[in-house]
Amino acid sequence: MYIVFEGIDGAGKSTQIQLLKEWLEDNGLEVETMVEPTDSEVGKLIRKILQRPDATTDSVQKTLGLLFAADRMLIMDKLSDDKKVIISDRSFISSLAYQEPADWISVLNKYAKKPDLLLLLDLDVKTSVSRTSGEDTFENEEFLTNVKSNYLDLVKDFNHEIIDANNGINKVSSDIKKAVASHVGLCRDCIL
Ligand SMILES: Nc1ncnc2c1ncn2[C@@H]1O[C@H](COP(=O)(O)OP(=O)(O)O)[C@@H](O)[C@H]1O
Ligand SMILES: Cc1cn([C@H]2C[C@H](O)[C@@H](COP(=O)(O)OP(=O)(O)O)O2)c(=O)[nH]c1=O
Repeated sequence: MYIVFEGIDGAGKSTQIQLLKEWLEDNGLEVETMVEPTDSEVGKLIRKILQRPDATTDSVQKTLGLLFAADRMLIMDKLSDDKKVIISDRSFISSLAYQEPADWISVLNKYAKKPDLLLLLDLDVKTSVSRTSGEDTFENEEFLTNVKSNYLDLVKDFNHEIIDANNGINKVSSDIKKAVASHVGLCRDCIL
């Protein structure tokens, strides 16, 4: 089972992945978490480039598209372990939402693994910007407004749930558990 969390920067993905992992493990499931970009050499290079002031320009976006796809290839095998619940903080769907042009990004990610369940944490852009450090060039209102709108279009192509990430941590967590329960054989109506 491959569950992917997506959402704009600061939407609460890492916070919620930790809470979901604990809940699934308390219910006897084996869980592994992944993060994209990874901590590989490619991932480290990506994190440096994300801080460049020209990160949103056409040529750097195309370069990032290539690097994100390469970084992702390094973890492909791990995503296909059917005995575990694999929860990933981002996926190729981030590339589709953040990078351009769409046709180029789709080709680069032709062989990327599709999620069994996609959870989009949908957060207000102003809240997102207030939660982030601003270190990365993507962390600005104009860019993230476009990314948020891309996400709302993209999710339609996947088995997905949109979670209102503007709520408090506990409410978001219980909405996520309700979305996940039936996929992993747990009782949805038992969640408070
Ligand atoms: N529902 C929430 N309400 C208020 N603050 C939150 C909520 N979820 C996360 N946060 C805070 O927002 C920041 C970004 O959360 P994080 O989980 O790192 O997001 P992401 O992984 O999507 O970037 C952290 O300081 C976290 O404690
Ligand atoms: C995986 C991926 C991430 N990104 C962006 C999204 C984030 O701005 C950044 C990852 O930085 P990160 O600090 O992990 O942000 P967050 O905590 O919000 O996930 O990289 C892409 O542009 N394309 C991609 O394919």
